[in-house]
Amino acid sequence: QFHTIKYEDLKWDESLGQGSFTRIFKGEKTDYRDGEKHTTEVLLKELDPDHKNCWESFFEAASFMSQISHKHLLHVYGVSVHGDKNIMVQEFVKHGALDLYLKREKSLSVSWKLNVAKQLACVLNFLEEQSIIHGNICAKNLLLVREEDPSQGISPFIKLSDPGINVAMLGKDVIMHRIPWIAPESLAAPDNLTHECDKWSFGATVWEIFNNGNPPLQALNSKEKFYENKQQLPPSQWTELADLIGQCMSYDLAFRPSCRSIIRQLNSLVTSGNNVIFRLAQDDH
Ligand SMILES: N#Cc1ccc(Nc2nc(N)cc(-n3ccc(CO)n3)n2)cc1
Repeated sequence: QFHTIKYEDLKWDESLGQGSFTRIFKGEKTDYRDGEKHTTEVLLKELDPDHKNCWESFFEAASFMSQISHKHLLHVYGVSVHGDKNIMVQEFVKHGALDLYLKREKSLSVSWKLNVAKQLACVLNFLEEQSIIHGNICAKNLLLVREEDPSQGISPFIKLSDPGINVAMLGKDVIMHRIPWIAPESLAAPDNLTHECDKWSFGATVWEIFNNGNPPLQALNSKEKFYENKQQLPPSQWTELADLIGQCMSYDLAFRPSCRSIIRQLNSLVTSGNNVIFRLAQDDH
């Protein structure tokens, strides 16, 4: 399954906030390898004691991350159990969750956004090839390992975090908060997720990335009707982008594109994006 880490080999530093049913802290883990003491900076994700009953699902998420490795998948070192504390020990990702980063950095370029969307499409394709369903794709579960540095030609690098507590374990109210990321068909049957669900969530996440982290659907009441009325998120002015998001977020599973098609369409957005900028630049002169 996964590596168990001794509680006494962990050290807690500052709190970094909380996810649903979890709290996250910066920390350190100590290993003793070939007679030497190594300390590694880690992210400690604690399951709230009052959600102890979700510990299997919590550790299932951890083992999900440990059983496969990919450059865009968060590395999980292991888990630690101490009394009523259940802790997942993750690699510490320097710039944290993407939803907060998007809100903070207001002037991210189109190429930055496309680059990040392509990385997510690649890891989605990998998971599909491994017949693994994530089930909770959203900007909050994307972590920014490296910021871009255009002067050095350095592009951003993201990793997909663990899916957290399985959506089937969550109450109706928590599931409602996952609208519009959760696929409509999963609302009715949260315990039978499919790869198509991840594609729907991918569409909602790309929408987030291009809307600077502004949460889609502010008011809760509109969330109720959103799926009943088969509504779509407000389309981007960039029609090719709006088309891709619309395909991923189609209510008919069969219409959702394959990962290969998603990657192909993103690649053509990159070129059409450049052409638009080139054309605009030409118009200026
Ligand atoms: N200020 C600040 C700051 C906060 C966090 C990190 N690092 C980090 N590393 C991880 N492995 C996971 C996370 N997460 C954050 C939300 C979630 C939800 O799942 N995870 N954050 C770095 C800087």
